[in-house]
Amino acid sequence: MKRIGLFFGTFNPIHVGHMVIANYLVEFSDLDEVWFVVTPRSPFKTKQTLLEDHHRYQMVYEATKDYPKLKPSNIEFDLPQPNYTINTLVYLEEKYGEEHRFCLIMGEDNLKSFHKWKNYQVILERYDLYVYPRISEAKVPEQFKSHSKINRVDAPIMEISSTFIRTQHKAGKNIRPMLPHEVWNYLDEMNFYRS
Ligand SMILES: Nc1ncnc2c1ncn2[C@@H]1O[C@H](COP(=O)(O)OP(=O)(O)OP(=O)(O)O)[C@@H](O)[C@H]1O
Ligand SMILES: O=C(O)c1ccc[n+]([C@@H]2O[C@H](COP(=O)([O-])O)[C@@H](O)[C@H]2O)c1
Repeated sequence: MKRIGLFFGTFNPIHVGHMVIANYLVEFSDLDEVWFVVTPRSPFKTKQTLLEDHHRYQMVYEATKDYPKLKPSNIEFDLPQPNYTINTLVYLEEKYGEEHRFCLIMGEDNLKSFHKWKNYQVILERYDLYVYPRISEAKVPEQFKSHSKINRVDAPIMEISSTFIRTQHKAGKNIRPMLPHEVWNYLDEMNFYRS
């Protein structure tokens, strides 16, 4: 049975911050693979302008194609929106429950609002969380500080965001080092985030 870490995000676009975390986890934890689950619509990001799902997926595919332990997933594309993680976990369990064991990968910033996620107690009962450090001011709620299902991983911190990349690209700045080169090529060829 493989142990799979699920890394959920909008990936608009995927950047080296995401890649460093995912690669760190497959190399330095007990995870066999990390799946980047491309979310059509995140519950807390309803107003964001997003590239079409298949373009965001394609960029994740391009970024991961030379990393056998990192995989793109479009499992949420046909699920109801906004995409609540608990629903996706139930679906993944039905589909792969016999061959894989899943856990969640989350930045400390997300842990701080995790108590607002749909059925977060059920998620914690059933799944391990791998939490990596982020720089943010909000406090981790007391209930998550020494929880048996929450494992802290000492991954490197690289504070860049897709929002920063989109905004600065539009402003004409060079953001190429923040993207895997295949992602830059795709984004440049398709003229994304220019207007
Ligand atoms: N530089 C980074 N290092 C580690 N984790 C990150 C980084 N940037 C984003 N994440 C986390 O990766 C997950 C997926 O990222 P997502 O694409 O949704 O966010 P983002 O890069 O912050 O995008 P946006 O700026 O568009 O909101 C989220 O849980 C987010 O907190
Ligand atoms: O299930 C929920 O209630 C829920 C609430 C907020 C976020 N999520 C998931 O967490 C992922 C990262 O969230 P965000 O908003 O930081 O991009 C997002 O892609 C969703 O899959 C899930």
